[in-house]
Amino acid sequence: MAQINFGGIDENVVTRDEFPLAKALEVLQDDTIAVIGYGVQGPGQALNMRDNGFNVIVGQRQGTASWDRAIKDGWVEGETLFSLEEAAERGTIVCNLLSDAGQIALWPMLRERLTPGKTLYFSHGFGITFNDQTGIIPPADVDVILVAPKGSGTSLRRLFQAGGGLNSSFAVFQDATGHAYEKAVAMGIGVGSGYLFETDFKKEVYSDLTGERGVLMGALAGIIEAQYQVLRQRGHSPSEAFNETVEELTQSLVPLVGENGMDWMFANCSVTAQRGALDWKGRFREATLPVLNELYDSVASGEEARRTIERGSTPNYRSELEAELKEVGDSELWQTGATVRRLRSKAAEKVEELG
Ligand SMILES: NC(=O)C1=CN([C@@H]2O[C@H](COP(=O)(O)OP(=O)(O)OC[C@H]3O[C@@H](n4cnc5c(N)ncnc54)[C@H](O)[C@@H]3O)[C@@H](O)[C@H]2O)C=CC1
Ligand SMILES: CC(=O)[C@](C)(O)C(=O)O
Ligand SMILES: [Mg+2]
Ligand SMILES: [Mg+2]
Repeated sequence: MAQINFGGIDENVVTRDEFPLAKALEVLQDDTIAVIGYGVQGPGQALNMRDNGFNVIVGQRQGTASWDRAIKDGWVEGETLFSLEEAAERGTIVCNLLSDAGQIALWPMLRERLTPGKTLYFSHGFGITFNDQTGIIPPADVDVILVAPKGSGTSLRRLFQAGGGLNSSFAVFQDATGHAYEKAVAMGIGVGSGYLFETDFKKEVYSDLTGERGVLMGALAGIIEAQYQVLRQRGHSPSEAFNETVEELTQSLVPLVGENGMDWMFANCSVTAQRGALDWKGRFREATLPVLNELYDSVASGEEARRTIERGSTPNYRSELEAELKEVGDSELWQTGATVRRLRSKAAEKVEELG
């Protein structure tokens, strides 16, 4: 484990150099890794581990779209693809990659199959941290570990296929065998992480729920809607409002932030833009601070978990979500986006044609 200094503060980080794949394979050579649930993280992690040479099986409900996807991805019924129950039975490392709400209903089944010495693996601190609401209390004689890729399972897979890795956090909640730590790191390497930074279950879930409700998804979507609305109400066309709110953000400026930081993105914009953005940044920070504090409180009090469980446990939770997402997709803003993207791909084809 390396101590790496982040902005002046030392943190424990595991890199692929110090814990190579060969070592991860050795640590888990006698294990059967059962990936339970084939939603978004399930495929990303299972396929990466399979390609990395681990002994992986998948558990999924039959007759679902995810089951069909698993077949398409090359998992073979009765060999590497099983019912949830059978996969949990066969796995020595049981990866609980059901939806966080779905994990509650399946917990009694899973718990029964967690015989002494097995490892229970999560990609979120949710079930364990909010165990007063989830009832997920593992037996004392199993290891309980976490590897949480910091991004979509889709990106985890794409980056892996491109030869890279997505950063993940990892944690040990319970070390029954004395090997939980090395298993967590080995799993982190196996699923295709870039570097692995150490945390605990509670910190992982508090920061993750805040991040996705905040800047990463909720705040991003909300602030985009607000600026688009202002521009439209002040007489700007849909394409102008969209380009100045989303297209330039995703195609030009955020990639520059990712490449070399905020100051680098600023430095590649006009002095006019830099002056204005530096002046307004503080206003936006102050305006959103109370909302973000309210959000963190709502995470820490368990309210966000309560709502996630309540809304995610109804029989029609998926169709309800889809209806809400469709409303977003059908809005003028995102319909404009669809048209702008079509123009973008035409432009990309043209560039290709020009060779
Ligand atoms: N989506 C992502 O990329 C990320 C997810 N995570 C975490 O990974 C875990 C899995 O998340 P996702 O892959 O998004 O899950 P998901 O929401 O796609 O669901 C995974 C699977 O659970 C099954 N499922 C849901 N409810 C069920 C029930 N009641 N009974 C049986 N099966 C049920 C679904 O059919 C699906 O195959 C969660 O803990 C999540 O917080 C962590 C990082 C990113
Ligand atoms: C992709 C990810 O890391 C999220 C946003 O936290 C999630 O999907 O839960
Ligand atoms: Mg996350
Ligand atoms: Mg999350």
